[in-house]
Amino acid sequence: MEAEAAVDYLVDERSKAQFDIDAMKIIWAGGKHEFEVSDRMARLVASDPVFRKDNRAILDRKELFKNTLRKAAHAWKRIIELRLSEQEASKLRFFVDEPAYTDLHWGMFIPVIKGQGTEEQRKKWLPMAYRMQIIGCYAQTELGHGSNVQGLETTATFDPELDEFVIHSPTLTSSKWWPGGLGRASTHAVVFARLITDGKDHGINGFIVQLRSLDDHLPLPGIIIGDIGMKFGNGAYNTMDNGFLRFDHVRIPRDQMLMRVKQVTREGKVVQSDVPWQLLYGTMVYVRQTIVADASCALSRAVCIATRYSAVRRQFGSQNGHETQVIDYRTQQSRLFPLLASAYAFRFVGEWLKWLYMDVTQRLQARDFSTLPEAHACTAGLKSLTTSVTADAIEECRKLCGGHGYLCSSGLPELFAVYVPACTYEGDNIVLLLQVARFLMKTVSQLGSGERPVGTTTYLLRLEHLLQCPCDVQGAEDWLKPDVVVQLFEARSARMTVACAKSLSKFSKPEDGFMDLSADLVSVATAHCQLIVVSKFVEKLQQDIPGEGVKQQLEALCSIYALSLLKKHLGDFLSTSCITSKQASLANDVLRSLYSQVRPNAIALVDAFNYTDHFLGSVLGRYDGNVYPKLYEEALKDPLNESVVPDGYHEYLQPVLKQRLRTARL
Ligand SMILES: CC/C=C\C/C=C\C/C=C\C/C=C\CC/C=C/C(=O)SCCNC(=O)CCNC(=O)[C@H](O)C(C)(C)COP(=O)(O)OP(=O)(O)OC[C@H]1O[C@@H](n2cnc3c(N)ncnc32)[C@H](O)[C@@H]1OP(=O)(O)O
Ligand SMILES: Cc1cc2nc3c(=O)[nH]c(=O)nc-3n(C[C@H](O)[C@H](O)[C@H](O)COP(=O)(O)OP(=O)(O)OC[C@H]3O[C@@H](n4cnc5c(N)ncnc54)[C@H](O)[C@@H]3O)c2cc1C
Repeated sequence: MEAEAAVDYLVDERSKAQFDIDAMKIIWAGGKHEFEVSDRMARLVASDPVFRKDNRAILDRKELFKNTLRKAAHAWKRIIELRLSEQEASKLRFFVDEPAYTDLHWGMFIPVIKGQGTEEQRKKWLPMAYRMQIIGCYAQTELGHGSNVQGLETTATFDPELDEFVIHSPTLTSSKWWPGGLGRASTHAVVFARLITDGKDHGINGFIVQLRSLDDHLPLPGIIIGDIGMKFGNGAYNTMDNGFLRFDHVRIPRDQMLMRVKQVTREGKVVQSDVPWQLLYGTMVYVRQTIVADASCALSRAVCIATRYSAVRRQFGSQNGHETQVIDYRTQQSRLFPLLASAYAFRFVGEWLKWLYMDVTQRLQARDFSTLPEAHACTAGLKSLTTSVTADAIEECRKLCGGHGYLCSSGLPELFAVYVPACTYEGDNIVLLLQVARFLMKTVSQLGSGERPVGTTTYLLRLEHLLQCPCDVQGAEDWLKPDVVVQLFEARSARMTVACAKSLSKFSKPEDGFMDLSADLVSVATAHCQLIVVSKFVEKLQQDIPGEGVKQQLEALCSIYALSLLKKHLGDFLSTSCITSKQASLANDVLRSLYSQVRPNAIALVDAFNYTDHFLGSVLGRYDGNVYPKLYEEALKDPLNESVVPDGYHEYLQPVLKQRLRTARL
């Protein structure tokens, strides 16, 4: 093919933007400093050939994994050489964009020791972990139990004679199964097991266990360990060594039990400290919070690809002598722009959740445990909502890109395959929504006893009003009023919550009610979580938003987010009599006009994510929009195109063809 001059096919689109894109980049990044770090790390990774990733779909499992080890080692070398801060290092790993054992080492092993270890344990283990002299993972899930943490079967039995715990896998189903980094890389794990002293079962606790020799990486005696096998999609999450692990009476010193929540004395006495036992689940709360922030990254990445491609792609019709850009079809806009709005919405709710997590952590340190249930409900619910929407949205973006979206070079199939397990790990999304519903039912049931709801459930204080207030929309423009929209989402959530609570009260045993009504409870929890996202978007807009036109764009996106939810869940809003069908129809008209408002800004709104072409990893989402020649180039790189006549022709094609010739001659 002839080399083409570099042309930016999206220049026209960019010239239409009606806002200060540099200011929007800073809002998206969460501040000037965050933007600068993120931008610098993204470029550092993009310019380093070791971090190339365009060949992942065609590498076999062993090559793929070895390549991941190589990248992780190189990333670590760069982190040391450049003396990167923790924030910079974490951004660098993010832009390397390849699931690896390091995610679990930094994302779970270190946090679980920080959160559940004593001061002494932190002093002993964290320096080694920070220097990567040991590599750790988080070994909780077993073959037989994941969601039901209290059902785990691995045992840690105290032997007072030797002052040791004996870690054992008594059944096949007690085998640890899934932990990332366990299969091949980890030298250590925090293993969750049943604490048993003097024949008594004291429930689940974490234990630091060495798995492999620090000299030759061989499993230590009594440890049976391996990888659980290929997972969904080529490349994708197969760079991760999710593992299995069995223990045959493995002994560890007593001081390797993480003892912040429970302690075992030299005599074998179990002492419960005065912190709530639920802190044993604290690492999951932490990771769920990071997963919400990550959802906006995965979603914005898919949306960036689909938006740029939709502006480049033309089909049918006529627009100034050209066919129509597919982004100008109303159907394309009504599928794409709510996803663009969701990316921004999840960004802001992720920022808020990070604040909430820091707040609860500080309170816990000051022995104030009052906000822990709220933190659990918010992290569980928002993790569930944002990952489910993002996984579906990545698939929708693939469809928005037509046939080419199905090519690996679009970046979308791999993004989907890597992302979709987020709906399961760190808590199955349905199981987590049921936790939110349980929290809501408890909150409502306590209203009568004078308990005042706090934080995200404060709106339930206005229950009487919310149960009967009419929606304040007379004309289309009323749908653009944030207080009208927030009150509507509050009313819907409150009415669904109360209806469910009433149905539950008819059961003599609450657990029977929870079983029978679980599908409705999930809808209640979803409504509550959507209210949180809408309110946090509205609150963000009440802050000072610098930059010409930036606030207006965000206001349009906020309205699109809320009104497209209203459209999707119209059944909820109508059946609870929160709105009339006339008001619903006005909301639909407003949505159409908002799409027109966003249309000229769409490319700039995705440029504001500031993704490099390396990170996007998509021919369709290229910054310059030069899609077709690059698609062609990518196709030529496929191993099938290495020879003109395919391998296997002589054995399998030629005989068939020859036979057909003979048959034709007959
Ligand atoms: C490629 C990846 C890219 C990026 C990711 C980015 C960053 C993330 C970094 C790393 C992640 C990378 C890869 C993912 C690795 C995945 C790891 C894992 O999956 S680890 C395993 C996670 N497992 C789970 O999440 C299990 C889910 N189950 C549970 O959490 C609990 O068992 C469940 C809450 C469902 C039920 O618990 P149960 O023991 O039955 O208790 P019960 O329901 O009776 O509740 C008792 C009481 O406690 C309250 N509660 C429950 N959980 C918590 C909590 N976490 N905190 C506080 N309180 C809690 C519950 O509400 C109840 O309260 P009340 O009695 O009602 O007051
Ligand atoms: C890619 C990946 C990485 C992982 N990494 C780790 C790791 O590093 N460390 C680790 O310890 N674990 C890890 N896990 C395990 C993960 O945390 C569990 O798979 C997850 O918590 C779900 O548990 P489960 O597999 O037991 O699902 P199950 O609970 O068996 O779910 C099966 C079905 O049952 C439904 N269900 C279950 N309970 C209920 C209920 N009470 N009410 C209604 N429906 C219910 C669920 O909704 C689901 O549809 C990983 C998993 C994946 C996929």
